[in-house]
This record gives sequence, C-alpha cells and structure tokens, in this order.
Amino acid sequence: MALVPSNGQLDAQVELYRNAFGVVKAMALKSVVDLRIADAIAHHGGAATLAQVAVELTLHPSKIPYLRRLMRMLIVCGVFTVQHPAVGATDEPVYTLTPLSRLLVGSSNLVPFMSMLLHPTIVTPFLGIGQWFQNELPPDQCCVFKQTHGESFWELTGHDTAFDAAFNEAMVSDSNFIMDIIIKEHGEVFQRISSLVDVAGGLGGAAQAISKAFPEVKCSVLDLGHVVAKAPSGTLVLYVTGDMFESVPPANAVLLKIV
Ligand SMILES: C[S@@+](CC[C@H](N)C(=O)[O-])C[C@H]1O[C@@H](n2cnc3c(N)ncnc32)[C@H](O)[C@@H]1O
Repeated sequence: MALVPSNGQLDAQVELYRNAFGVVKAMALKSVVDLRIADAIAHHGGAATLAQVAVELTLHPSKIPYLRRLMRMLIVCGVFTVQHPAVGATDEPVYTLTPLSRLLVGSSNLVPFMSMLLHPTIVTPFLGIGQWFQNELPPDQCCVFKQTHGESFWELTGHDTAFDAAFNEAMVSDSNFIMDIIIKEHGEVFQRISSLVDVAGGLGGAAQAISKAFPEVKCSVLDLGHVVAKAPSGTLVLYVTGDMFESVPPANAVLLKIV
C-alpha cells in the first residue's frame, strides 16, 4: 500500500493533544502541592527513592507504580529530576528537587499561592468559558466566575472565611517571595520616596516587606473591609478600608501588585 504524506497532520495532532493534555500538567502539579511531595524529598536531604517518598507521604505501597507515573510526568514538567542507577546496579532511581520544586519547600515557599491557583473554586469557572460566550448574561453576571459561582470573586471572599483566609495567605506567600527579590535587587526605588500606598494590598505582605526594609517610608494598605479586619496589628503599616474605584489615600507612590 502506498504511503500518503500526512502534510503535517501528525505534527498538528501532536500539538493539538499536547495543548489539551496541558490540564494534566496543572493537575500533576496540584498533586505535588496537595501531597507535599517536594517536602518529602527535601526531608530526605533533597534526594529520595519512590519507596522513601511513599513512606514519607504515608501512601499505600500499592500506589507506588502510579507514583512512578506521576513522577515521570513531573520530570517532563521540570518539577523533579531522576537519577537512574548505573547499568547492572540494583539500586532504585533517586528523585531530586529542581529550581521549581525548591520554591515549594522552606520558610517562604509558594505552596499557598500554588494551592490557590489550582483551587477548585478558581479552576472550575474555566470549564464554562465556551458557555459564557454563548449566553447573553445580565450585566451583573458578566464574568465567568459569577456564571459558575453565582457571585463575584470578592463577594465570595467576603463571606467564605476559609476561602478568604486561604486566598490572603496565598497572596502573602507571593509577596514574601517576590518582595525579597525586589528589595535586594531594586531597593533603590524605595529610597527616593517618603510614603507609599499599596492599593488593593490584601493583608499587606508587600507593604510590610517595604516598611521593614525602609522604616522611613510611611506605608499604608488600602483594601476591602473584610480584608482589613484581618490585617496584622502592631506594625508601622497603616491599614485603610475603602474602595479603590472611589478614592485612594494620598502618597508619594502607589503600588499595584497583582490587581
Ligand atoms: C489579587 S489580590 C492582590 C493583593 C496584593 N496586592 C498582593 O499582591 O498580595 C487583590 C486584592 O484586591 C482587593 N480588592 C478587590 N476589590 C477592591 C476594591 N474595589 N477596592 C480595594 N481593594 C479591592 C481584594 O480584597 C484583594 O485583597
């Protein structure tokens, strides 16, 4: 039988499937965060066999073959690496951390932020994007989030205390991570100002970091009432309740981070 050239169709199919399976990458990462696999490897000095990981995570031994598959996926994603034993050796492969998974361990890790990004409340609305385009929604239901949950993101955080706490913790973890780098590498920008307002600053992770490094900068945070109510006290940072669309407290500089 004569072979018919595929005219790039096979490459296109691979690319199509690769995009569709992108969701598996995200969910594999979610399992790392849920199970704390990076911590398990870190507890073994940064290198562990599957059996050691399984013991650390208290997984049933019957799950080890599936854990191997999950780890294979995560290696492709750059989350872990594996060192195979020399040919003929009977040692087990050893899994190690990479720069990505090192961000999931230690004191200022990004686990809360990753957990939030991959939280069902955040992920589920994406399943309804197609439907959202088809429906003529009333103006007060104009976003995909509201279509799924029946209320806006900020309405939900206003009454769901557990989700709000997780969300605020996530934002603080991102701020702790990024502000450390910004202050070390570009701290000079804060030396030229005397006051700063962190607009929609959440619990003020960014403002707190700036205030600690530059106590001479008068820092304030503007956010919604239910967030300000949980703000830390006894710091130099002033928390102000308000709506950023109505007014913003005066300051030399305005900081907008992930808003
Ligand atoms: C994605 S978070 C970012 C928090 C902070 N900037 C950070 O990077 O950690 C957005 C923040 O905007 C606040 N927010 C939402 N609508 C607001 C409004 N109309 N006025 C003031 N803050 C608002 C939320 O409560 C939340 O704390």
